[in-house]
Order: sequence, then C-alpha cells, then structure tokens
Amino acid sequence: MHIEVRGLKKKFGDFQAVSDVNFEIEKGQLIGLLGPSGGGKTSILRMLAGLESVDEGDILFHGKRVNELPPQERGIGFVFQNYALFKHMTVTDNIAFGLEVKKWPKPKIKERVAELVELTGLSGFEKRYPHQLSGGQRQRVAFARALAPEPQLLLLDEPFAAIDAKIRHELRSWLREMIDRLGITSIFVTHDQDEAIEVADQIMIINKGRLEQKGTPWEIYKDPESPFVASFIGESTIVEDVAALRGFGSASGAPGTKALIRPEYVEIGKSSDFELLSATETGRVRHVHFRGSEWLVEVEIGATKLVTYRSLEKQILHPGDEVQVLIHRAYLFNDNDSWVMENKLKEDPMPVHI
Ligand SMILES: Nc1ncnc2c1ncn2[C@@H]1O[C@H](COP(=O)(O)OP(=O)(O)OP(=O)(O)O)[C@@H](O)[C@H]1O
Repeated sequence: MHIEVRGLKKKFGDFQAVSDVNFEIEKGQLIGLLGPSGGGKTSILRMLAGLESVDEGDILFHGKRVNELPPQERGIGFVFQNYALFKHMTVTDNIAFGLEVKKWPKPKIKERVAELVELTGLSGFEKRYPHQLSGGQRQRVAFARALAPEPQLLLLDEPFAAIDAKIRHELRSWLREMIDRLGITSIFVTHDQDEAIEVADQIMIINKGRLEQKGTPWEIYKDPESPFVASFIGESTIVEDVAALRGFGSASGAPGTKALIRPEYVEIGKSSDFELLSATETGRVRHVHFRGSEWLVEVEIGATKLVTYRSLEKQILHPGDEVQVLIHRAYLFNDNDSWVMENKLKEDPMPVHI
C-alpha cells in the first residue's frame, strides 16, 4: 500500500505530541520509526491505524484520505510488543480469530490458518495455548494473527522489545525475510537503533513530535542532518573544543566550537605510520575494549577524548601507550543546531569500512 502523510498534528491536552509530520512510503517497504521515548512514534502509528484521531493533516492510503475511516476498514494488521494473544485460545484459534469476526467461510479459515502456521514456522504447535509457547513463538503467533485477514499494511509497535537478545536477533532476520516474501508495506516502532539499521529499508527519526530525517540506514548514518540524528545513530564522540585539535583550528573558526567525530574517522598508529603527515596529534590510550571482531580504543589528546576501532591483526595497545592520532573528518556544530561537515584531509577518502 502506498502511504502519504501530510501535515500530521496531534495534541494531548496542551502537549503537542506530533507536530507537522510529512512523509511518503512506497508499497512493499519496511519502515523503522526510530527515536527516544516520548518522541511521538506510537502516536503516529496509532493515527495511521485509526486508533487515535487526527487533529490536523491528512493520511492517504493509495491516494485516498482515510482520516475518518474506522480501524477495521483500513486493511491494517497490528502487532504489539506484549503479544496480546488470547490466553484461553490455542494457536489455531488465535490466528483464526480475525477471520471468524469477518465471517470467512470455515474451509477458507482452515486453509488460511494452515498457510500461516507454515509461513511462521509454527507447525506442530497448533494446539498449544500461549503459556505453552516461548516469547519468540508467541510473537510469531501474533504475526500470523495480524496477517491472517490479508492486510495491506502491517504496523508493529516495538514487536521484539519483550524478547531476550538472542531470539530478538533471530526474529529480526525472520521478519525481514517474511516481509520480502509477502511484499507487504510495514512500519515498525523501535527505540533500538541496531534493530532499525539492520531491518529497515528506510528509517524515520522521530524526536519531540517531529520527523528529523528520513532515509536509508546508510544515508542517515553517512549524512545526518542534525547533531541529534548523528548522536542517535551510530557511535560518536562529542568534542567540546575542536579548535584545540591541530589542523582544525583555522577551519573551525572560534575556539569552543563543538564537533562530532565518528570512530571510523579517527586513525591511530605509531609515529612512523604517519611520518609524512603534519596533521597528527599525540594522544594517549585510555581504555581498550575487546569487541569480538575488533578493539574499541579510547584515546585522550589533552582534555579531548575520542574513540576509534582497531583491527585484531594490529599490535595490541594498552592503557597509557602513546599513539599518533589522525582525524579524517568531523561534523562541526553551528550555533543554530545545524552543522557543516569538515574534512581535515580533503584529498584523503573517508576510511569507512563496512
Ligand atoms: N492518550 C494520551 N494522553 C496524554 N498524553 C499522551 C497520550 N498518548 C501519548 N501521550 C504523550 O505523548 C507523547 C508521545 O507519546 P508516544 O507514545 O507517541 O511516544 P513514543 O515515541 O512512542 O514513546 P515510547 O518509545 O516511550 O513508546 C508522550 O509524552 C506521551 O506521554
């Protein structure tokens, strides 16, 4: 389903929970609504579902305004974080519930339930009750139930929040595969940036009731449009006075200019590694964290602390070691909460490894 949202606003009392949100979603995409708690993600989802009224603005499905359409007529499937399965019903009955309400003929219901049990990998569990299932299995039943009436849009509100880390990881891949297979437009709310980056075709960053940025995970990571977005997606360090770092002084203007620096923009090594470059700083290793596939190294240059990744093949560093530090790139903050991108070594490509 193609979705368009124009000038969407919602107030609760005096509190503006959603202010002037605009976006478009192409059919078949999986969209992650990402942002801090209380930002307005759930309110946007509930307005799309018709569970919350719209104060101002329009919601269009396939170009048709649906603001006043009741939830059951919008062709939407809903999955909540807390399963919301019927406890006294078996897996089969839970999945069939929406179809019974819609008065589908019995044989068709049986056929559709069998299809969904197969799709969601629940074969053999048909007669179990929710308390006889694991969290991951319960969530798959919730998916099957939401998908049963063949919705054109699937809305997922923190679908994996209540599930432990390992299963959550498996469910993410499973969700991605299922959405690809079904080609159904889906929107999921999360405050877990890894989840959004891993699963979504496009991410919408929602903060203080506003859509801060929309784009693919890579676009948002690479070109964050505001300091908030940059610090919300990916690892970074905020440097309080970038002018104190050599090579940035003239470019960054006034002393006290703040900057955001990603770990992959920082390179560390022995002085011989950088002997042809004048723009290095001398730093000291503060902490070294083993990350499984690499090291995360914290370095201090005077009062400035930076983090960087270091591959396992390289010489192991220890706290207190002296290193040369080369900063390839930084985002410099302007006063007005925007910024400019500053390349320290303009001829040098950004060393991003993915
Ligand atoms: N029915 C309501 N009545 C009053 N205030 C509400 C209501 N629903 C939401 N709010 C407020 O609106 C703001 C946005 O809430 P919303 O649930 O949309 O945020 P969220 O981004 O989904 O947050 P979370 O990640 O914590 O679920 C919050 O400050 C919340 O307290």
